[in-house]
This record gives sequence, C-alpha cells and structure tokens, in this order.
Amino acid sequence: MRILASDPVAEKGLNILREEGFIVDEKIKLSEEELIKIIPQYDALIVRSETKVTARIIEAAENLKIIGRAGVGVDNIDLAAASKKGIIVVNSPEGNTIAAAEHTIALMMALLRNIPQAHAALKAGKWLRKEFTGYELRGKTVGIIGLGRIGTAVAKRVKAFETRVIGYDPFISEERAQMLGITLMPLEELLQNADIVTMHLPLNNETRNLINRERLKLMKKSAFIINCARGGIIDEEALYEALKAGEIAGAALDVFAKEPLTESPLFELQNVIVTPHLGASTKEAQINVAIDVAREIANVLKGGLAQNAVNFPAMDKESYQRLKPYINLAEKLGNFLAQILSGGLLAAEIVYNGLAFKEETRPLTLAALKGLLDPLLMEKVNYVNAPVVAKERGIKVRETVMENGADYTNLITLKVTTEKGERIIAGTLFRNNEPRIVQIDQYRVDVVPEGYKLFVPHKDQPLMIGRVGLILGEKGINIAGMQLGRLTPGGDAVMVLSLDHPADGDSIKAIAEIPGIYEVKAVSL
Ligand SMILES: NC(=O)C1=CN([C@@H]2O[C@H](COP(=O)(O)OP(=O)(O)OC[C@H]3O[C@@H](n4cnc5c(N)ncnc54)[C@H](O)[C@@H]3O)[C@@H](O)[C@H]2O)C=CC1
Ligand SMILES: O=C(O)CCC(=O)C(=O)O
Repeated sequence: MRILASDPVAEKGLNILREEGFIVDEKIKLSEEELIKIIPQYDALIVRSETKVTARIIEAAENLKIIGRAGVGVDNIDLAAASKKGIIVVNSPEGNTIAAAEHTIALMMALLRNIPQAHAALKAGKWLRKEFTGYELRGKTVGIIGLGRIGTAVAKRVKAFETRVIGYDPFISEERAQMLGITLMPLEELLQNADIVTMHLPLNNETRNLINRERLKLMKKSAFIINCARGGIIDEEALYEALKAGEIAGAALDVFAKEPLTESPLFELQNVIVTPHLGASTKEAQINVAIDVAREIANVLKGGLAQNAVNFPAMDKESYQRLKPYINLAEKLGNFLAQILSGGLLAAEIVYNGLAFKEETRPLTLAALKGLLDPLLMEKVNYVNAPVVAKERGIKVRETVMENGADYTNLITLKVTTEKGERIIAGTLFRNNEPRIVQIDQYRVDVVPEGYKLFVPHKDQPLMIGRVGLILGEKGINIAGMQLGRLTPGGDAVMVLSLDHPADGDSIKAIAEIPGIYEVKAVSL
C-alpha cells in the first residue's frame, strides 16, 4: 500500500511506515490540481497544516482510506467530504501540546517586553531603552479561551509567573476548572477582566471571528491579545483597527486567516509581533506527531480501529479491547438482517440492554449500520460514512440504551422497518467473547454468526427438515449445523442451517417451492 506525505513530516514517523512494508512518497508544495492527479494511487495521506485537503481532492481519492494530520487542527481538511467518502481522518492531539504552549509563553514574554522590536532596532544600529520599557507578567490576569490540552498547559506555566488565570470554555466543567486553579467566566467578562487574552480553541463555524470588533472593544486599553491557535478566530481587520486606534495595547500572532502570509496591514504596526505558524515547530513535537500519526495509519491500514479519529468516536485502548467483540457482533447482526430483508429500508433502531453498554455505544451503532447498509447499497459503506449514507437515504436511526430489561446480561437488538414491515435480530456474547444470534424476528435461536447460512421460515409440520436436507444433500452441500425455533407446535417456525458451502440458486429455488416453506434466504457472514 502507498502513503503520500504532502507536507514536511519527520522521517522518524515515515520510517515506521516503511518498516511496516508501506511505500511512502514525500511530495510537498503540490497544487490542488497536482494532488488531484496523483491522489488515486494512495491509500493514506499525511498532512500538516499547509496542504488544504479539499472536497475535490477527496472526491478524486479513489483508494484513500485514511488522512493523518501530523498535528491537532483539522480545519485544513474537508471533514464532511471525507466522512461522506468513508475516509477516516485522524490527528495526533498530544505530540505538540508543549511546543504550542511554550511558544505561547515565548510570544507573551516577547510581547510584554518588546523583544522583537528591540532586537530589530539594535541590529539596525539603534540603542533604544526608554522606548522599549515593557510590563511584568507577575500580578496580571491572564484570560485563556479554550481550556483543552494547550490551554491548560499554558495555564500551568503562567501560574508560575504569579498570575491570576481566568478561563472561558463552554465544554469544561466548573470542577475541572477549579482543579486547574482557573476561574471560569463568560467570554465577555473574561475580555473585560484580562490583561492578556490568549486563544487555544479550534477554528470551526462557531469560532470563526469569535473575537470580533464588538468583543475587542470590551478589552482593556492596556490589554494584549495572543493567537497561537488558528487564524480566523480573531477578525484580522477588526484587530488591525483596534490596535491602530489604541483600543488594545498589542498583539502576538502565530497564525493567520490565510497562510502563508507575507504581507498584511497588521505587519506594519509596531505593537504587533508575528511568527509564521511556528507553534508546533520544535524538533521534539515534530517527531512526536509524526510517530503518533504513523502508528495510527499503520494500524488502520492493517485493519485496526483508529484511536484518534476525528470523524469516528475516539476510544482508548482499554475501551476498544472491551468493546471489540460487541462491535463485531453488531456488524454481524446488521449484516445478517440486510441479507434477509426485502423492501426499501426506512428506519433502524438499535437497542442496547446491559451494563456493557453503559459508557459507549456509538461505535457499535456505526458497526450495526455498516453491517446493515453495506450489502444493500452499491457504494462502499464503512464505519465513517455509515451515518452520512443513512441520512442521505432518509433512513431514520435511533439508539436506545437500557441498563437491563432483557433475558441476557448484555444484549444488542437491531430492529429495522422496511416498506414491507419490521424485522428484528438480537445477539449477545456467551462467556464474554463467543458471539451468538439469539433472536430472529419472533423466534429464539442460538446461531453462531459466521459462515454460510440458510434462513428458512416455514410451517411447523413433519418432513420440512428432511426435504430441505435432501435437496441440499443431493447437491453435495453439507449441513454443518441447524437451529430450529418455533412459536407454537404446528404454528410458524424457522430453521437456520449452517452450511459448509454456499447454497446454489437452484437448491434455494427448490427449497422455496416446498409446500409450507414461507421464504428462503441465503446469508453469508
Ligand atoms: N500554532 C500552532 O502551531 C498550533 C496550533 N494549535 C491549535 O490549537 C488548538 C487547541 O489545541 P488543543 O489544546 O490541543 O486542543 P483541545 O481539543 O485539547 O482543546 C480545545 C479546547 O477548545 C475548547 N473549545 C471549543 N470550542 C470553543 C469555544 N467556542 N469557545 C471556547 N472554547 C472552545 C474545547 O472545549 C477544548 O477544551 C487546535 O485546535 C489548533 O488549531 C495546535 C497545535 C499547534
Ligand atoms: O503542523 C504544524 O506545524 C502546525 C501545527 C498545528 O497548527 C496544529 O497541530 O494544529
């Protein structure tokens, strides 16, 4: 399999992939057109922030299974397009945290002490001291917007400078903030109170221009603002105006709405210091993220599940090990049902009973959907695009989780509604790792979801089994196992045959013609 690195990525990471037997090409600074031309050859793409992975590139990526971002922000990747095409997108969220936090501190100190300006002046032969009198960090209030990995690493570090730290992050709890020694407050209040405001949140539709003209006006005239997260979170035009008008004291920017950027009105202001997106540019961080993303890509290309997927639920190793047999079971249930369905699919409901499903069910639902949709549709359905495909086709998906309420300790039930009615399948794990189908429609069964099956609902009457066995036997198709389920003697019943070879069309037709047989469905799992 072939992997393309279209931005500079540390060799240590790429070598991991080469050692695993993958072919790795490094081609940087490609245009969109050039990428569109070559992308069909690749199974994986590794990028940093420079390559813009557009919908057009993704559309052309016939063989692409995974896009790995050697870094955190994935705003340069069209996630919706990747998800629709079933391409998993992973990032490496931890490897550059310290680099970005330290760069923020470096910018903060440089901003407060006019280091870049003084440096440039002295090199130009000017010994200026009075002009470059700065401020101390001690005693100041630092406002951190976004209290994730980098935000909290910055908080820890500025505390060592004897500052007060206030924070805004709608997704973290009061308890966590308290533990970190950060006073949480609404954004507007933070802007009014901080002497230094620093951004550590992703760029997305909600955060674009979060710091706009009105919000900049809330800041103290003496305040500084730092953006080492993403360009576009601060409105650059509004920032220019605020700095020019002296509404705030200064800004340090590592990131810009458009990159690379070599000319900007902001660059002309004395109270603005800039770096060209260097937050993650340390030797250590680049090695860390390259190794992390390489391991993730190798794992996914070899059939494993990603741990840092941004368009698939992230799971730690422990949860993955615990849920893996249930993920496989859910997929088999969907797969079985898909092969016995008739009529257009309208809705799918997945009901989880048992404590095994208390914490996480999303990967199981995606697996059930993949199993259900993949055999029914022309396009390839996987864990990533399954919900998009269902939505596009108007298939309603519902998930219900109950701690108990079933006859088994842990039970997954998949109910689907088609134009022709409802079908149900349920499964469990015996002894925690042996998958079993325990219900099909109204029948209780005990079927190992593996291999070739024949699903035959019929009337409960003598000779049914014998006649089916005879037809298969005459064709040399060995019956490896058989499960019977019935509601009442002489009423409706079902047989599920496990076969050593798939049943051929003629045998299926002959069985369907036996009086008392309602339908015959061949299932391959
Ligand atoms: N300059 C550089 O080279 C680098 C920049 N970055 C940028 O830094 C950002 C943060 O990175 P991490 O801390 O690792 O990510 P993270 O995912 O650990 O933390 C992001 C935090 O932002 C919060 N958040 C989301 N929306 C928000 C909103 N509307 N208002 C306030 N908070 C919000 C989240 O709740 C989360 O706690 C990344 O998204 C990336 O864009 C990351 C690494 C290097
Ligand atoms: O790859 C880089 O150098 C940029 C890192 C970054 O911005 C990120 O990780 O979000």
